[in-house]
Amino acid sequence: MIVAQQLTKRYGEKTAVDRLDFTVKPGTVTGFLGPNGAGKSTTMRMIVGLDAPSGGSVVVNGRRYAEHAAPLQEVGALLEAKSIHPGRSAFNHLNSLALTHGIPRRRVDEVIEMTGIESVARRRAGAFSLGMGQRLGIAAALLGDPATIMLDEPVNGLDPEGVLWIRNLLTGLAEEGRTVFVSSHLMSEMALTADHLIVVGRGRLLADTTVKELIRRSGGDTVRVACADPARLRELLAGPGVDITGHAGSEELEVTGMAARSIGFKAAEHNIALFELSTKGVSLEEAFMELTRDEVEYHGTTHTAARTAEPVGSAA
Ligand SMILES: Nc1ncnc2c1ncn2[C@@H]1O[C@H](COP(=O)(O)OP(=O)(O)OP(=O)(O)O)[C@@H](O)[C@H]1O
Repeated sequence: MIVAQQLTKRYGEKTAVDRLDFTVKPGTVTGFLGPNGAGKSTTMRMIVGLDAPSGGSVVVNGRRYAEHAAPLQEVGALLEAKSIHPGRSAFNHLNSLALTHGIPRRRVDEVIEMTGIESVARRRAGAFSLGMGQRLGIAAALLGDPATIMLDEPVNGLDPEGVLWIRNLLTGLAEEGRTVFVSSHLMSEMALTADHLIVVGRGRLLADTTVKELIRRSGGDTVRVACADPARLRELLAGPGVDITGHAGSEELEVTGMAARSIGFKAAEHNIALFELSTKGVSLEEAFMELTRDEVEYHGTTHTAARTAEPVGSAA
């Protein structure tokens, strides 16, 4: 379990992490989302004591990382995949970590097998592809068989097979009752892997909720209905928690707070012919964009030509 209370990090004038309160619980995969520069890596670095908070605190299983007698066996982290001596083999890297942390040699073989790097384990890590480097970083994170696993962008550089492998690994670790905290910019992947989400923007907490709830709040449970008697159906569906919009003279209604199935039954019960009954699909990506729209620090444009260039087709 990871608990942050009023966690704050300032770099000079810049507040990278701004009074964050959140809890990452065991037994589920918690996604850590936010636009570039939102403060995710800084938060993760503070969790494992690589950065000191300017204010507030963060503890893992009740203690600050440095206060644990065997931190590697408490929290396994992948922060910077390539922070490995380039001349050292993957095996030697893991073995030296194991030796200095009292971890048995057989665990090194186990994590090499778990992460699928057997065939390259004796090669120097400097020659590893991005994906292999990620796998080695994950092997190191799992080495101490920790109850808490924290991975910063683990799918970065992985091929589709690797992405699927990570998804199964993370959900498997959570099913074993571990605390799994993972950042990613790949929303479609997060939607498949994470149950819970912590979303930050400009260092502040924007949401601490489930994937389902975040999508629902973005209108993901809106049902569009077109029927023969919208005024009557509106009366029939009205109730606590149900929100209905529609224009006078239109056959269409938009209903939130009631499942399409219940709406269909209600209409059938009162012999109202339906022409359309569809649930509006909102992806996690759309929900995330809506939530963080005002919090994006680095905006891009889609202009590709230099602004001073002559309009296409103009005479030279
Ligand atoms: N050592 C540092 N010195 C000064 N500013 C820093 C330092 N580390 C991070 N920052 C700033 O703090 C803010 C948060 O950065 P951080 O890397 O934690 O964001 P992030 O959410 O991980 O971003 P990304 O998704 O791009 O990895 C950024 O504005 C960044 O420029």
